[in-house]
Amino acid sequence: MIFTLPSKKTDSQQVEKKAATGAVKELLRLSKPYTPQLLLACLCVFVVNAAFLIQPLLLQRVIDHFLIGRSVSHGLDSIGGLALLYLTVSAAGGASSYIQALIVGKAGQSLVHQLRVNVFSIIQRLPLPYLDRTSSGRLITRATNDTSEITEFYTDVLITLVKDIMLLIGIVYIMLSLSLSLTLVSFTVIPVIVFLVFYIKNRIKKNFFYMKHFIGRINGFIAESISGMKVIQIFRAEKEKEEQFLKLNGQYFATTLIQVRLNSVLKPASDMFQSLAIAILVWYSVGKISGGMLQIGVLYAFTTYIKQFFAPIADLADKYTSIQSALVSTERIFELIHEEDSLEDTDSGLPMERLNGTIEFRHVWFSYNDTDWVLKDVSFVIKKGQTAAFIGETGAGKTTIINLINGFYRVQKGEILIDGVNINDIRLDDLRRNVSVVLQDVFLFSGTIRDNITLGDDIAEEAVQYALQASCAESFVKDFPAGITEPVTERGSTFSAGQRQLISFARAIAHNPAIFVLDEATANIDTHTEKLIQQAVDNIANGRTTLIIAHRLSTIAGADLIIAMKEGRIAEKGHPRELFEQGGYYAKLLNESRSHAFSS
Ligand SMILES: Nc1ncnc2c1ncn2[C@@H]1O[C@H](COP(=O)(O)OP(=O)(O)OP(=O)(O)O)[C@@H](O)[C@H]1O
Repeated sequence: MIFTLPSKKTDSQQVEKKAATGAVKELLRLSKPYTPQLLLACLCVFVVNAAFLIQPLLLQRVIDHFLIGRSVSHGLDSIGGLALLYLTVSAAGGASSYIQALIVGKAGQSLVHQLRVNVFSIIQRLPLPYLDRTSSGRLITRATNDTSEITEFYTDVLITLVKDIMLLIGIVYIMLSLSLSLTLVSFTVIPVIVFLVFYIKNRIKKNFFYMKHFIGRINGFIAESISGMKVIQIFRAEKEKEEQFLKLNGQYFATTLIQVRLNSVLKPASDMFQSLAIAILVWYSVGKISGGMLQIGVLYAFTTYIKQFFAPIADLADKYTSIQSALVSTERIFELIHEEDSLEDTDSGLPMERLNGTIEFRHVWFSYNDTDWVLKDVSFVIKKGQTAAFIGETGAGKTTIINLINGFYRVQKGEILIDGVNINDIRLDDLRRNVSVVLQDVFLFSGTIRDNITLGDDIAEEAVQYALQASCAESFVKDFPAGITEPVTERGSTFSAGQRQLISFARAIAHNPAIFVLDEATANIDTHTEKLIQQAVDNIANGRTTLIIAHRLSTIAGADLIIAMKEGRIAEKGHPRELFEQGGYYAKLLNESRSHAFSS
């Protein structure tokens, strides 16, 4: 028996097909709650199409019976009656079209509104390991671009699809019932029109993707240049950046020119083939009309139907590519939604309203990528209310320890206990409420200073005021014209580094944590601010377990415990005095900083 391995292409085609089927199912599942609206919209579409198709038939009757046949009759089957019918049919078509657009637009927007909320809620609960390997740009695209593609699918594509297919079937049906031979003659050219329109529209859409790609890169380039403008100007890199921009803009320009060319050729080319079809039809019909085998009105109706054929074909070609985009977007969004299983579940676990704050690491081994150990057999105990300082070279694993205490990652070996309970068993919401971290890179949101302190939590005004006092931020906040309601711009760029840090201290104090963590900034801060920060740390540390990743040894003068890290292991730990007497890493660091202070 001979076994053959499936080719790579077949495999990937199967995967793609499976994904597309999955996406179609998801799209249909999403629209299920809106089934009544969609059915009503289909009914409206039916009326619109019927009105569209009946109109040439009414004119054909006027031409053949009343203008050429010179019949005289009264009632509905008369010129006046048919004119009235024409008007009524067109009014019914117009009204149905309005109702259909309203129903579909509303249902589509509601559906996508909900979808966008779901996507954002998922983004907020994505675990850090997922965020580590996913660019923020991709996630933004999920919440904005991809949801817009799906909106288009529901508000435009789906209904147009139903409408156009119904219309095309109707046109062919009426053509066949009017004259088989004329239908066959018309269909000598119509396939060429169909092919041409699909081909050009497909190229337009593909080129549109390139345009979107380049405009995205241009936006990214401008955004990066604006945030890095200081560096550009300091290093006089303006010329280099301008050249890079010119290149990008040139690529975008080339794609826009292709778009202009394709759009310009579409209408004249299809018009030409339409005219050709009509010319062939007229040429074929002349002999038949003079022989009495064909009525002029029928020829008129045929020429109208040939013209009507073009619009739905162009629409379908358009929508064909839109459907592909909607499927891709659905697939991407559902990939994210299916992350549900790995999303952070902040609600389950052992409820622990208020922690005491005793932290124990027992033989902890941790790796971000499951291969390179970042923490190796780390063990320590920090008792409730103690202040512990982590020191060590860059990359030694200090911040990683904090990431673990926050429950951002899970350890591979060993265990972390808080108040004697394994951290994995504690309700994540309770853990995070009890641990406040002031990061090295302070993040302020746009809003006011108060918004940045409370972060939307229900915190009493006295607690906010106390936080301002204890964080030593009160004096500079008072000096702002609007005080605590002073606006904060994006990332707090109008505040100094020290001010940003003190506001983030106030945020930590206002949330009254049992465990306070400070990843100390390395940037130089003037001695006055340094004193303020030192005072703020002392205020916060009072009665709380405090962990400080220290770069300035002055900050940790009063620590109860110092843990020195080296290449993921604990090099030494103990009381500062003990460690100084031992003459190890801490003592060396302290001596170096003292001699540096003397020499400068
Ligand atoms: N999210 C991450 N994914 C993969 N590796 C990471 C991640 N964060 C940190 N690392 C790696 O883990 C190691 C320890 O980093 P960590 O940030 O804990 O060091 P650190 O002691 O706090 O350094 P620094 O003093 O410079 O802040 C480094 O080798 C770093 O490259």
